[in-house]
Amino acid sequence: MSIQSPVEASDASLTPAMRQYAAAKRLHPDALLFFRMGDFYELFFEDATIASRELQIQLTSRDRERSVPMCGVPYHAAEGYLARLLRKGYRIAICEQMEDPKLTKKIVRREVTRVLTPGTAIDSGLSAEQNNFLASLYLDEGVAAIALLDLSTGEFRTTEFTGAAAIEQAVDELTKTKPAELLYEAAHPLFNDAASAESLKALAGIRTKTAIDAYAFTAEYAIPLLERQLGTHSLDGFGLTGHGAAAIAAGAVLHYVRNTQQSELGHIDSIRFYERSECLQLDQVTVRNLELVDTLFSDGSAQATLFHALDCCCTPMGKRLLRSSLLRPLADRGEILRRYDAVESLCAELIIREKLRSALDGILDLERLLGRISLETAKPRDLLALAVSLRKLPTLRGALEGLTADLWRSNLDRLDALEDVQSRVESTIVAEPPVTLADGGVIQHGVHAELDELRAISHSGRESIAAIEQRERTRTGIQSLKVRFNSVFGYYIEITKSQLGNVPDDYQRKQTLVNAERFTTPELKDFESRILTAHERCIEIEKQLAEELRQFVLAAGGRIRKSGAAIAEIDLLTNFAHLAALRNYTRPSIEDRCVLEVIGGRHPVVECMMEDAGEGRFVANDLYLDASRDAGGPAILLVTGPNMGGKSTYLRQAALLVILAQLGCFVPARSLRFGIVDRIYTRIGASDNLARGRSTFMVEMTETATILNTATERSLILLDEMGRGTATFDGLSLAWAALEHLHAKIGARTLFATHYHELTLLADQLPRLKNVRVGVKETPQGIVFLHAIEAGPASKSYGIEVARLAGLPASVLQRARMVLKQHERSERHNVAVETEAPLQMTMFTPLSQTIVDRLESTDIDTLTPLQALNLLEQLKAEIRGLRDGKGSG
Ligand SMILES: Nc1ncnc2c1ncn2[C@@H]1O[C@H](COP(=O)(O)OP(=O)(O)OP(=O)(O)O)[C@@H](O)[C@H]1O
Repeated sequence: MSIQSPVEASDASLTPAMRQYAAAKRLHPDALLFFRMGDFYELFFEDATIASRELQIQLTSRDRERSVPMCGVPYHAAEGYLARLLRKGYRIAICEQMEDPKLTKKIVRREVTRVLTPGTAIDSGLSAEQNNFLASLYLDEGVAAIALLDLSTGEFRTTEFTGAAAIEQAVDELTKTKPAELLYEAAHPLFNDAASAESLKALAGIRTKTAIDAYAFTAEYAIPLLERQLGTHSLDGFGLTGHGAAAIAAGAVLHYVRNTQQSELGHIDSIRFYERSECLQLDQVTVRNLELVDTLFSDGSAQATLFHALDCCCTPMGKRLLRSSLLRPLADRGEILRRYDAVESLCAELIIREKLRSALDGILDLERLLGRISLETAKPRDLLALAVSLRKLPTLRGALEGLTADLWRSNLDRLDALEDVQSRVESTIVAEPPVTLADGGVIQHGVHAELDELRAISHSGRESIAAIEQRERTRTGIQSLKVRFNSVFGYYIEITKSQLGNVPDDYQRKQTLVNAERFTTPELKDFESRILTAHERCIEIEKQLAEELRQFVLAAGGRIRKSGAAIAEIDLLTNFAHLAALRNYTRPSIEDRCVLEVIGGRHPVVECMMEDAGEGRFVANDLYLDASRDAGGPAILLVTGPNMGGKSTYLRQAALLVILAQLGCFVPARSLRFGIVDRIYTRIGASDNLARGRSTFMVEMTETATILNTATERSLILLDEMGRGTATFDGLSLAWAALEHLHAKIGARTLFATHYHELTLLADQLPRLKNVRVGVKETPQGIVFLHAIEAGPASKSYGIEVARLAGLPASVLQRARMVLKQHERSERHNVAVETEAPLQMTMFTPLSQTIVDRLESTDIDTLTPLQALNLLEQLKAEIRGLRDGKGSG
């Protein structure tokens, strides 16, 4: 028999509960419906199949005959299950019982009270290190705006982009931030436009995308909504003057949150408009390539990220700030210097540093606790956790008082110890509260007189029972008489069958069992109603007191958030000082010139990993680049050397050192001198982008195009093995031309690693390009990688040697050596022939092979004399072209 979903079935054929289910499901067809039935949330039909698969819970059936698939989770344990479904990208509608089943004779009323979506998750299972952003993308002619809200912490920001690349930049910013959910207006022409389709493709990486109504993305609707939420008449105070698109994007986010949460959003009382140029710009490709927060390969361990190497933060707020700062390092010299001053002063103060770290340790996530309290999902234990964390703030303030640097002072000013909130919570809630308010016993004795009295009645009830039991035994002479309670029959007197003859007349029969009878008396009934009423009233008063406490805490929400932000920054700076002291990091110095000078630099992640694995010491290296217009120093370093020699490590290390320095952190180097970098570009290896429908080479060229078109002299560019994704000579030519362009037109600090040794000849022509190589030592046992950077080009590539180390079969290696010798011989021959020719000829000499190929493929027997002459003419023209340096290949 086919199972008809209640949504399609006629209402008449359904049970009343299923009718309610169908009505709720109709309103939320795209969500898994968690339907509250007593102590369980039940799921039915398709929802049940999905939930049982995703949560690995038993699938049963509600109605054997119609076999309606069903599964359920206990309501008190639902949070974990909900969180798992949200992480998998599902939307969930929670349908609650709106009445107490005990108080109604009819079926209880049920309503969907909350819709949970990946972007609006606030559960305690969220990663403490990471924001959970709900994002929106608003497009209009020539402008693209995005807004990001972390509902769990209240962090809310927005930005907009204009110009031809607006959509691309907005998409890049979005993908970099990795929102849990993206809101957009599906019907908007720009979302369906062929021209923008390519730019929007990258959004494929965001798993949950939700289309919302067009009106939510209009200025008339979204802006007043935002103003109301923020409690202002104008958005100017939030930096939104003249940024209407950003305000609309933010309003649309609010619209969605209000519709799904149906609770106050008191903790969202501020928004920040930011510009990308405020910080060191790192596009999504660079964030990925440099493994700042995620590893490049899905099987890679998290230890390989810069975040992991740097994170010794003590609080979740500090960890989140570190992580988000890594994606947006500073670009303002003054701000960076203030951080250096703070780090330096604490670095020298071991005792204060340890005091700070121990005060920070154990401070829970104030931002998220506040979020839960505001959204009414906080449990009594959350409130207590807040208070316990606040208890540490006076110590934290005390430790800060010994520090004089600017940032420490300003954070001390921002850090409200919130003693009033802490003492009110601690004097209201018991030390070990039960899980929910409904269990009772959450509020302390002495808070509310009536509550204390009622509790005394409940308590004395137990003593009264014993007294009644004793008195009735004496009165009736039945020694086995018992006074008992159960939830169905309430209080009763139980008398065994053998003693029934002695039951007094005023006993009223209640229930008959096999061996006994149960009775009640007017006195017992009265007693029962007093006790039960007292209990219910207790819960009612406790709920009211808890709500008052909640309102009190929310009224201090702004102060709590401010303290939370101060704690995050204190934790971040303390972490930097800790790293500096622990790992011997040094204070960089900032210059106006576009210089990057590293002496004795180490790779912060590789160094840590080598230490952890006990794999010896990282070899420190120097680097010198000066891209200032008047500089004689090199702007471009061309790095050659064998595979495994350490070229990529050297390149990445340069970028990571700059990122650390612009975070305000000290760096793993004997010294670092640098001019502020506006943007880091990377073109590293082959990023697998087949999912986005582009070949490896296409991706490489697109990324290179972005660099060549948008880099400035203040940028830092890393190009690792550019051109290797295509035929050797195409790749070589492209790399050659790109280097010339970088040298002549951009002049940015550039590191270019390559296996094309031909490129090293460029150093003779381009005065600001310098060759360096990674050193190797040849020993009778094979090559040894020195990992040290030396001046000059590499003379050999050692590819076959590295292949030997990798364990290629000996026969293959032997054959490869023979082939290599032949090639080298013919190369030498060519070079000998061409020694008098211009430089380019040496590079393109092997292109003469194309002429040989054409001759070989020509069938002379079928050629007419005229065709033969034409062929000769074409070949000569080709050779002339090569000599003029244009090249045909
Ligand atoms: N300075 C260093 N000190 C110690 N070990 C290093 C150093 N630089 C690199 N290594 C180690 O050498 C290995 C190879 O480094 P890397 O990947 O940078 O080489 P590569 O020259 O880019 O190789 P390929 O050309 O094959 O990509 C890495 O495992 C790294 O840990």
